[in-house]
Amino acid sequence: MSHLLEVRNLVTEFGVKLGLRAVNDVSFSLKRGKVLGLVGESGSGKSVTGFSIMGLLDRPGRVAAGRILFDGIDLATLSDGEMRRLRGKRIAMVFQDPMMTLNPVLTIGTQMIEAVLAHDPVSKEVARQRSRDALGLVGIPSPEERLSAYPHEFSGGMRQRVAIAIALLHHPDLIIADEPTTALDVTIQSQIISEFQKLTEQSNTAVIWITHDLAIVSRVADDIAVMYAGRLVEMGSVRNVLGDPRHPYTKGLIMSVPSQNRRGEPLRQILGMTPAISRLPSGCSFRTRCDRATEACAVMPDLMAEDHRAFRCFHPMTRIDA
Ligand SMILES: Nc1ncnc2c1ncn2[C@@H]1O[C@H](COP(=O)(O)OP(=O)(O)OP(=O)(O)O)[C@@H](O)[C@H]1O
Repeated sequence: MSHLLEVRNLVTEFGVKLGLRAVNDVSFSLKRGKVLGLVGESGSGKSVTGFSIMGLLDRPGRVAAGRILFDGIDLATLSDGEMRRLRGKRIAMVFQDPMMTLNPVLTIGTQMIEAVLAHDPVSKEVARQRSRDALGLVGIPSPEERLSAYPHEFSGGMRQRVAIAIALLHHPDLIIADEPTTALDVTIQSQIISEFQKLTEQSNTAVIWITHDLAIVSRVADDIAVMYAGRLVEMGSVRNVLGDPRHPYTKGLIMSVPSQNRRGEPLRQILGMTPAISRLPSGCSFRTRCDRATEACAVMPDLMAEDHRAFRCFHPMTRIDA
């Protein structure tokens, strides 16, 4: 099966003069129906990667280099109009805050009907019916009545369901879900994850799930890509990477969250802070926080491939280090 999405050597910069690279030389690919978990601490470049693919970067952000091949089309070369025709139809995004999708002054029905008609020349009645069905699918009770409600009349969880319903309206090939459940309480979070998974599986939609939560990744994703200071530092199957990490940063992330397998062991935080992209050390960006760093790390390591995974480290972990 060929790839639906191939991101190659993506560089996204903020600030023309400074050339600050929020995303630096990032490459990954995704097949139809597969889920990639994109993880890393705050500021590592996860959202900017998502916005770069969607063509939704805030100025002065811009894709400065690389290719974003979606079903063979390089999204980085499309005009705003061409990108608008794809967005919502073939590629959709779900944000942490559903109000990034919803307009507070319009009813849900008006917004959903507009979203259907933006890409499909159907009658208003058909668009309304599709909107009602979509609300039903994401578990909104009495969908017909709820079409007349405004966003503020929904709870946070229900608002996120509506945003998911809008993202799924056109059965997109790819959804970028940026921390879609982070703001919700744990029970609602779990229900929404299950329903989102069921619906995307049914329509064979590929998903990039952006999160800092490794428990969510191990639940939803096939593959994982770990970002640090704008670069991918490790990627591979969730089983390989989370079960037997190579990069000390991946290991640090795993050790900083509670796990059934390590009950009774103290949690260990990664020392120090992620450096700002304007103040990265030369060489490996993680070396100032890494207890395995040596002089060799003053040079940026390439991504090294090994058994269906890749990592960017001169002193990788092995099972013995665990
Ligand atoms: N509009 C902007 N202008 C300037 N810099 C920006 C802008 N948006 C993001 N950045 C910078 O890009 C880097 C990556 O940010 P990004 O939002 O992608 O991180 P993230 O990994 O998604 O973190 P979080 O989990 O906090 O959302 C950060 O250093 C951030 O300061």
